[in-house]
Amino acid sequence: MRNQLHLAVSALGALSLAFTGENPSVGILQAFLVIFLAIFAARATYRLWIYPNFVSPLRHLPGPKNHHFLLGHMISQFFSGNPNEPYLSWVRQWPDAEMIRYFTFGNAEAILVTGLDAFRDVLSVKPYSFVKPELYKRFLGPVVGKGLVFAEGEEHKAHRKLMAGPFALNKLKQLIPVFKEKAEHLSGYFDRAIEVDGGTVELVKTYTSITLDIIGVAALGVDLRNLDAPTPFHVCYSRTFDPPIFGQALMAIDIFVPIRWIPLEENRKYLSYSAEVHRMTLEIVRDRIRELTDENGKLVATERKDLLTFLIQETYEAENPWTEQEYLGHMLNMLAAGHETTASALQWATHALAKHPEVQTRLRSEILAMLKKTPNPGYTELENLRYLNNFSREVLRVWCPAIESPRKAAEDVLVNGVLIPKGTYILLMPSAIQLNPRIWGDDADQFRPDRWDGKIADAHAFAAFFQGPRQCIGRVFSMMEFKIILVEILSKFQFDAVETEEIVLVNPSPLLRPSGGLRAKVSRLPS
Ligand code: HEM
Repeated sequence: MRNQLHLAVSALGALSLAFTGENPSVGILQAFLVIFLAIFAARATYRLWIYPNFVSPLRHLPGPKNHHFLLGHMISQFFSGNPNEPYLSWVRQWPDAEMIRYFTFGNAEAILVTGLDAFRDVLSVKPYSFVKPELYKRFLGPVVGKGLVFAEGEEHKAHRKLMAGPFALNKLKQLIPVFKEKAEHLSGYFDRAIEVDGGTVELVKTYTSITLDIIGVAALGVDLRNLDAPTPFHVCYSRTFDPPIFGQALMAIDIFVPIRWIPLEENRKYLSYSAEVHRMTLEIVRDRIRELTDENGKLVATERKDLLTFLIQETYEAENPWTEQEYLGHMLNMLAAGHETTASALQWATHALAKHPEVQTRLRSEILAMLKKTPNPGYTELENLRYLNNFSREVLRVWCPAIESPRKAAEDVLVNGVLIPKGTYILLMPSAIQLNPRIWGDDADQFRPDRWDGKIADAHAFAAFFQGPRQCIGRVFSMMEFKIILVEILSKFQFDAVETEEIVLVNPSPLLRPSGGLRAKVSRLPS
């Protein structure tokens, strides 16, 4: 300790000598420092002021100016209380814009896509000129898995082609009995809630549990049965996705600065819960490969009908079996992308039914009329329910589950005629399209299922699942699941509103989620 102090004092002494000019190295050191500071100041001035205001090809785009010189507009986002804000306010402020320029972390320029032409360019015309940003992969990758969600370029194309098999309509139709059985299970749960609690049901927990149960059977072929009592799988899963408030703060910081290595109790829990989800899913993958193949690595016959089985069959039949880690990545994708999203849609759908009794009555009449003719409806009968189709799309338009998906320009690329420099951060938000008055009219904010009877301007105007080669591969799966559940519960139950306070949303959040849950009162319809 004494030696270290001595060293520190000597070093300080040498430094002070250098500054007082009594040491010959003073000139060099001073010159070095001055040059270093000058370069730093020049670079900072160029980056923070000259480039964005006088050089950037994006400088002519409209957008807010009131940003922090280092954090950009992140502060307004974190304190807005709504994960769609301040972006939706900007959409209203610049209604004619195709793209809005704002600033993000490090005062880097970012683009919010707000018009259909720009949205089409990014998603459908030049999808592979954009990649998912590294920080987004680092933040979500450990939980969501690589799979399709984080594959890029040629690898994405090849995997998407193989995944098309398991998600083909003829395969998905085989999952209808699973959806129906779980929908009936949900009815049983509502009946018990009526008996025990007078029918007040917390929708977030209920739908998250039932959709996790469905994806468990439909994707992994394993019945988790979380609705009755949370299983270890559910506990680990929800603790990684939905941590307590301190964990949420760490999650938000970790997007920009890696902090999971810091030895904090909350970090330790996050890492161990997500490792446990990986371990349990990998075990299922290993068992399934063993079950489906013989000692020569050839497929054997099976009665199983789930996405993992379909995927293993597809890849083996194409003589291109994947590694365990690749199957694992895709199954983690299914779990993450495939249950909270549909759960969110069901929560807001039930909320809409409770808040709009006239919509509920009309939808129920359509469903009961169909059930009278076809008590056990299949895919076609469900697709032919016109009002149910309108209702489903309107729920996903107004309360879109996915808040945002970022992209980074992988090269210099033209979007709607504007040069987007390589490396620019692009924010794709379904709500910036779906709640945009220029696209949907002055009543864009209103919930009005009948609007879907009119002509919709452009397929890209419905942005809940995106469009193009990276659009949601689970779209048909989730819509089937959503409709089967609604047909089941609307034919048996009445939903009434109990929420009187304004709903507070979790912010920031990858999904549209009410903070503190969302309740409705459920009662049995007279038979
Ligand atoms: C209401 C329910 C759902 C919504 C709103 C939704 C929304 C989306 C959106 C917006 C994307 C594009 C993300 C991007 O490109 O950055 C996406 C991709 C994806 N979704 Fe969904 N999703 C839903 C349900 C599902 C289900 C049920 C599954 C699986 C069973 C699923 C699996 C996936 C996968 C694997 C991708 C990545 C596709 C690719 O990059 O090629 N999703 N989803």
